[in-house]
Amino acid sequence: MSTFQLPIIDLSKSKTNRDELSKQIIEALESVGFLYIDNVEGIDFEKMFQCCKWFFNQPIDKKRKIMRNFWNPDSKNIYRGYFPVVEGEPSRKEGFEFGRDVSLENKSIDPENWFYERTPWPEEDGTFPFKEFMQAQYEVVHSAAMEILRLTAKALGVEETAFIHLFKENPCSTFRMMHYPPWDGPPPPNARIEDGKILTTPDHSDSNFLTLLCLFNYEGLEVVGPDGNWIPVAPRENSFVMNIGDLFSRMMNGRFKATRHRVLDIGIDRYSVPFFLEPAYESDIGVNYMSQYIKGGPEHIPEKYGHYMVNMVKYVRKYFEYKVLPDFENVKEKYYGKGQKDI
Ligand SMILES: O=C(O)CCC(=O)C(=O)O
Ligand SMILES: [Fe+2]
Repeated sequence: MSTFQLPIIDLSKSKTNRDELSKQIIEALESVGFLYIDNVEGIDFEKMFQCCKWFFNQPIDKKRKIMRNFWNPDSKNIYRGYFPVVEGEPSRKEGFEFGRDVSLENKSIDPENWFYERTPWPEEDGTFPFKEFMQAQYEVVHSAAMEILRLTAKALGVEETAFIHLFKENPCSTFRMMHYPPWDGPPPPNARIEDGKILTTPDHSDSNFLTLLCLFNYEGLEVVGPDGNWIPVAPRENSFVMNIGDLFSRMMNGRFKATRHRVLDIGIDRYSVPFFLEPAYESDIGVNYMSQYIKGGPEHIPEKYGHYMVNMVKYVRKYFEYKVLPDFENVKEKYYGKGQKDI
């Protein structure tokens, strides 16, 4: 088995060692595409772990109330909320997903655009502030991501705000709490096995812009290393694992790597919490940041993030969580007009 140490970025040095830190970040994004982010101010991994335990230990009736409409027709939520373990799916996990609630007064957002659906939160009895704490952590991780993107832009010699404007107004980012339960007994014959290892999340790259993943103390994550072999990612105390997704890689003309990764069954309950950074629905993601470096490089073909997602969900459908979303035709027609060509 290869041993490979992911690069480590100490975010507490962002004020004092800005130049050095920004160089370290782009070196990591150009090579392995995965790195550790230490010392995110305001993050409380221990409490987040308690939140995972609290949520996933709730009785199924409570979870059913906030389950997506696909699994519970009594629910109104189709995008945010709880999704159950689906036996026989290659991806074996239950999860709770939430976003930042947009203001109901915000007239620029159509109430029917379910990218901006308000999160249905689990009932609380007042003894454990689940919603309040997780919403606050969302803002902490969002701010850390913005700082990382300012540093990234700095190292490229472009305006520090080059990337962050995509997330300024109403980002669609998702915070996803996940629980991978072990099988009761040996895994069934249809479990996904690769290289003799049982998987709970198959080989994939993320589709979004950038991911900050909280691994707690769990092993199981493997990434494709620079030599093309799978390498295990050791959990690191008080640290996030960061990687970039297809979208950022595409906007950088492949200069930054959207590295493939997978999750192995570790035989015990496993929890993880990725924060998927996503632009606003209206943000133009057709910009190619490398155009300025490459002569005759890629043209700027404006494309809204929402449209990219619509196509990703409709045609790529990587994950069962997305496969169950209703047909996007209506959304597309509504936002882009009739006869819009798929990109
Ligand atoms: O649970 C993990 O360690 C990684 C999960 C993951 O890759 C994903 O949800 O995209
Ligand atoms: Fe992933």
